[in-house]
Amino acid sequence: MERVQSAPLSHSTGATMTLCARDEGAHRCVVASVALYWFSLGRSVKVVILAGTRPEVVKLAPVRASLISSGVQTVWISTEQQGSLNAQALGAFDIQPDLRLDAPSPERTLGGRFAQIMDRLDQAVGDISPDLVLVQGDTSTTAAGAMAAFARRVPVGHVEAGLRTFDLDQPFPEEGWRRVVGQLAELHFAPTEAAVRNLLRGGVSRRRIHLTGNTGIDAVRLSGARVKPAPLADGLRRVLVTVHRRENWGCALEQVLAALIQLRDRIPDIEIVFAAHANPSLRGRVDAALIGQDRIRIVEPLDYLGFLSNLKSATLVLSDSGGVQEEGPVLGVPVLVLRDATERAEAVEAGVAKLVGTQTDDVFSAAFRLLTNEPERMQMVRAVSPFGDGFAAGRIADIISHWAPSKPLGGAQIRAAV
Ligand SMILES: CC(=O)N[C@H]1[C@@H](OP(=O)(O)OP(=O)(O)OC[C@H]2O[C@@H](n3ccc(=O)[nH]c3=O)[C@H](O)[C@@H]2O)O[C@H](CO)[C@@H](O)[C@@H]1O
Repeated sequence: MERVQSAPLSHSTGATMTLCARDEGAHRCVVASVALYWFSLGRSVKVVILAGTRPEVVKLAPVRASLISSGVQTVWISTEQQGSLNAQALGAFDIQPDLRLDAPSPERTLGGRFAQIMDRLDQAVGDISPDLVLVQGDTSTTAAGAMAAFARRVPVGHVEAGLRTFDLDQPFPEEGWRRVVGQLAELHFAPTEAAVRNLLRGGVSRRRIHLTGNTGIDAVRLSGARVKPAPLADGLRRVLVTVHRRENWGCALEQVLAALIQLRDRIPDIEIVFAAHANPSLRGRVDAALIGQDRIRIVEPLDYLGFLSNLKSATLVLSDSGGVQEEGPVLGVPVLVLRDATERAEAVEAGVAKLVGTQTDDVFSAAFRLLTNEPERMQMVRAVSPFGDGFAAGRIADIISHWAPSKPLGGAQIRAAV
């Protein structure tokens, strides 16, 4: 009998299996299909869930819950890419990461921070030896995680796959990061038909793409009854605002802030609530322009439920956030998108969001129209959910729990010689 190879299948069980091939005259025995056998024994898949920013936590929390319900072993790794916002979101979903990596240094460049995250993830993925690394969206954590897993020959699952503007500058660096992950992932969980088409257009094989819906809608659905509309100040209508995208950090932010002041001046029954981002490059400019302004309130980054409460009671939301473009429609709040391009065109096509850019006049006139013409605003007040039905996480967990990897389990090098 020729001994071919013995290899550890998983660090989680420490089990080993020997593959053998016999070639003794008429007797030939081949023992193969290791993965199939292993799964038939009921071994569960071990999945690393990777998150480091607020939106990743919001969108992966429902996936984690569904995976655990499906009997999948999960290991949550936090890269701490966004220290305080990440912690706030983890608290909202009562998640304690299984592993917290050292935060990337704030004084490093984008590339330097990326390299730090990737280096730490390389180590972690090597130590944990998962069957799958699950990443979400398009942050530095997402792309560094996918690259670290790929380099370790561990399959990657991409939640919210296929979003594209087809403009590498919008948003920067996210459009680049998600394209990279689109090339490396084995499982692509696309939120919408448009995302499926984008992946196909990018050369991804149809059999690797799964249309699931966006898990951010699951997070809203699961928060359901706990989200009460936040009370309005003195009966004033609320205009909620968030701005944080890198391409809006400079002049664009100043333009938007000027539009907010004009709106406040021209419309006496509104209060503008600016939900600040933790990023210090933004905060100084926002404070300088808005502190002390009547009927304009800057609030610290809100916890997830607090933010949804404010959104639910808003008459209008102005935002450059990806998540807010998804949450506004499902809560029936019109969204003015403070960007020149969006990868979430579904809401614009459904007539519940408008792309207005960041020029003062454009932002002012779009918001002014909706705030002074109620029939026009009401046309945008339809609680529709072009991004999913709120049951995406269950679909993703179902696919993963029945998935047979095409690559070796746990990154182990197993070759069946016959
Ligand atoms: C334009 C873009 O590229 N956006 C990407 C960015 O997220 P995105 O632009 O959505 O990031 P944000 O920081 O705006 O996070 C949005 C989330 O934070 C919540 N919130 C917001 C304000 C607040 O004070 N408190 C609070 O909890 C919102 O309810 C929402 O769930 O990374 C996400 C995760 O990979 C991707 O899905 C998005 O595509």
